[in-house]
Amino acid sequence: MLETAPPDPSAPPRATPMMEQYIEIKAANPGYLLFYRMGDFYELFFHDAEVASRALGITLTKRGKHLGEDIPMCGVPIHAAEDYLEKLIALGHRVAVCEQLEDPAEAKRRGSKSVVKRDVVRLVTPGTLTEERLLDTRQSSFLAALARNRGGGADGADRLALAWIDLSTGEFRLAGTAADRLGADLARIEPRELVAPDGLLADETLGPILRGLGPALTPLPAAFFDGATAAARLAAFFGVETLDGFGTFERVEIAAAAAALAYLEKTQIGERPRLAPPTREADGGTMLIDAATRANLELSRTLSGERRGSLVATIDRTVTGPGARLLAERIASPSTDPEIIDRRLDAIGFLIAEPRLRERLRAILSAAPDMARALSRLALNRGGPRDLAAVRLGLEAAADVAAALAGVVAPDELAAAAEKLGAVPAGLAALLAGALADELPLLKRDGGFVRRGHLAALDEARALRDESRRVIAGLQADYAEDTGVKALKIKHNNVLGYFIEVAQAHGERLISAEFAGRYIHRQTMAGAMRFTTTALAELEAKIASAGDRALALELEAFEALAAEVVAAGDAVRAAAAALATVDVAAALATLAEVGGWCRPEVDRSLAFAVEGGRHPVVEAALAAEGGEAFVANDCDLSAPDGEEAGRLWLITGPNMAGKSTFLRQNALVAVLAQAGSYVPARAARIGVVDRLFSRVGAADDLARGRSTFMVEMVETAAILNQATTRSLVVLDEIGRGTATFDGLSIAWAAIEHLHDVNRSRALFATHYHELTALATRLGRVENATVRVREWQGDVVFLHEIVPGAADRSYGIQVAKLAGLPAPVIARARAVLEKLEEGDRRSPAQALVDDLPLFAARPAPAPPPQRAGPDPLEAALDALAPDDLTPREALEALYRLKALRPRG
Ligand SMILES: Nc1ncnc2c1ncn2[C@@H]1O[C@H](COP(=O)(O)OP(=O)(O)OP(=O)(O)O)[C@@H](O)[C@H]1O
Repeated sequence: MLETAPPDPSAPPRATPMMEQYIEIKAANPGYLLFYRMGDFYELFFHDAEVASRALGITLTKRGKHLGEDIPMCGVPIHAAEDYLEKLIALGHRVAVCEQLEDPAEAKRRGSKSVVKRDVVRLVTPGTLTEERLLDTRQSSFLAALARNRGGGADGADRLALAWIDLSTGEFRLAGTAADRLGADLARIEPRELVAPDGLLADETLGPILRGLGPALTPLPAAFFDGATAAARLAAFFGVETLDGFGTFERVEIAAAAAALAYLEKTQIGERPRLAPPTREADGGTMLIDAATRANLELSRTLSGERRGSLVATIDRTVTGPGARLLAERIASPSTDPEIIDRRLDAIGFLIAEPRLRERLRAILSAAPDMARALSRLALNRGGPRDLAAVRLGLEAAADVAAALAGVVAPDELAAAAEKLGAVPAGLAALLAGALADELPLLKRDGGFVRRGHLAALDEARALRDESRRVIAGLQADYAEDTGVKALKIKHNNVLGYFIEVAQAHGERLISAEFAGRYIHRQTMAGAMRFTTTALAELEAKIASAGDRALALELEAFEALAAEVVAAGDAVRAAAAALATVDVAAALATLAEVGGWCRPEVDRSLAFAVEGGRHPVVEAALAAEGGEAFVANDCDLSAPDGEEAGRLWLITGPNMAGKSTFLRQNALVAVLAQAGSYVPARAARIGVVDRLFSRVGAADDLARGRSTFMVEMVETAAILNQATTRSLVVLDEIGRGTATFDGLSIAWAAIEHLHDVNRSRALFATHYHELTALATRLGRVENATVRVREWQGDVVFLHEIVPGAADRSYGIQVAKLAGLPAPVIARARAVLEKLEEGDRRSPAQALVDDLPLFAARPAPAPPPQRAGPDPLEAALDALAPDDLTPREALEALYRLKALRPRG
């Protein structure tokens, strides 16, 4: 964030009154660029002006002097302000929008030197955007808050919680988290902004994670996270006595939620967002996927950072923005609950079996606008006529979808959606339809959006205004006849209002005695003269007042309609969510049908059996190229009967054969299945995966000062430390980034650890053929390889995964395909031959024979030795820290100390 430095406000007061006002407001909003409203512009001054002119590429000018120095200034016209805000926010700036709070005429009435009252009405930050222009239709925009309760856990450990709010739709969620999964949770939520207590930045574990967020991080003083007042703040916001009706929350979760709310109140200044009550995510309810795994699997973005080519972009067949957001969210947080997954799969299955209904739903949905975002803007007083129209069309779509689903016996998810769609207050859509004109302006102040016939008083005012315009046309004809000047015109501008214009020669005549003061001279231009008449002036006043009255009536009507919509907010939001659910189900059904995907069987077993699996993105890319077809492959990592541990497939094979593709496709099948989608396979049975780990390919993390090998080892360490029996681990070429023997040794030990300790279902691809020997001694390790055919010294890739080990890498053949010069290839062959001779003298079998068996299994923990209950532990258990006064806490501490066993 860029600090701006206004001149010292305590300097001798030589500033103009306006500058004084500016400096005061600027000082009250440190860290924000100040958009200072002056008429039709937002002006920026001093350092802000320099920063903004550079960032926006707009001209830097000067405006008067401050303390003897020129004041640098630049301005953005209000009608284009959103574009400029978008750019500034994207560049990591934050903006304070300062408006005029009164009409300049009012200020003048107080005295000619009075300054128009102004103040900041909104702080624009990355996590608090609501404008359609500033948001990505297909992506949620979360503001998250992180809170910590020191020693708040039952075991005395710190408790962490996240709350996240999408101000643009009103969604509000909560979940507990922990230091070792905070990174994964943040990667899943992808908040556009995270507020956290500034003290956490100094924390050894949390500090680096927070700093890694860059400009998305907003450190706040500890007061925002005060646990003591948090529940009251939340209850007050939702107008309830107690939070019990919303569910059971932990203290730290409430602190996080209250902090997010407090920050919204700080930035929205007086405007009250309309939020859904917070819902708490079940512990372990989603598959944990850390940031590195998400990046490797290219779930929502490719490794190069683009959305195109990611899993989400490839499979997205939704037809609405909210549908796209829901799909992206499901892929980002796959469920671990087979019941939830089955509900989703049932809906897809039903819509595959009902193609006509599906197409009808999709046709209705494609006309449904983003109702939830329109609702939020209206609630924040930031809405326009088109937001009302969006709600109207959304509600009409809701009614149509409900009608389409009415006659059918739909599975739970669709039936529940239909019920919500039917619960929208009857008549709201009709009210909006009756009130809104067909063509709508963007801004309410432009007027003209209320339909004729909706308001009698408005129709009258408009008739008067329009009638007067007709009278003007009549006057023009009269005056032309009266003066004999055929070219006489009545025109209008903002300075003179209505006036008569004639050519100079005729003008001289109108002043003359001939017309004796009937035409009052206003202005002489080059070649033309302007006049008015008493009748014209009277008419003008009438038109202006009728126009003003019409606009005032329209604005009143707008407020009334917006209030109706906001009052029905909960039902409107529920309907919007239901439409998104239907959209996602229909989209995934379409995808499954077109792509020949199958319904996965997801249960609580340790199975992982995929028949004829494909990589959806690689398959789509091959299809787009029109070249070869994707070769489907099986994968079975299921725990053997009676064992509580998955299999580990060790895959060897030439470069370019398709190992990485195979690894990734199986991870993606797990993600898709648990997201509640059909999967690109002939059949699949998957026992829910609690955590998915993938290390595929290597990338430097120069920003954090880590080499390729270091990154690889950090990520491998995370996997070996965290993977459980329920996890799925996908490792590609571990150890590649270092000397051969070091790499081989690390890979060897990692496989043993995965097999014996983590016992996860795992796929391990490697070029170290020596590792295949492990299958002979580790019971659940199986070797697989990718078939190739050799043909006249070249390799032909068959992309087929078969049992067994590869005998060689074909690296040199691939290098030849890549176009390495022929002499280099020939030389490489010679070197390889020599090396292979050496290899035969120290075969991998030696490793198998010489190393002790099962070195990775940890020594069993010593049995607990205990004689009777421990009084210290009992006393600790009996303590409820939250219920103690400080004095009682101190006394408890003395008691505990006295209980300490002495020896
Ligand atoms: N099952 C498949 N069917 C058809 N084409 C495939 C298949 N798998 C991979 N390919 C093609 O082969 C290319 C290389 O695949 P991949 O990157 O998975 O190879 P690899 O064995 O991991 O290679 P390396 O060891 O060099 O990393 C892919 O880009 C894709 O075009």
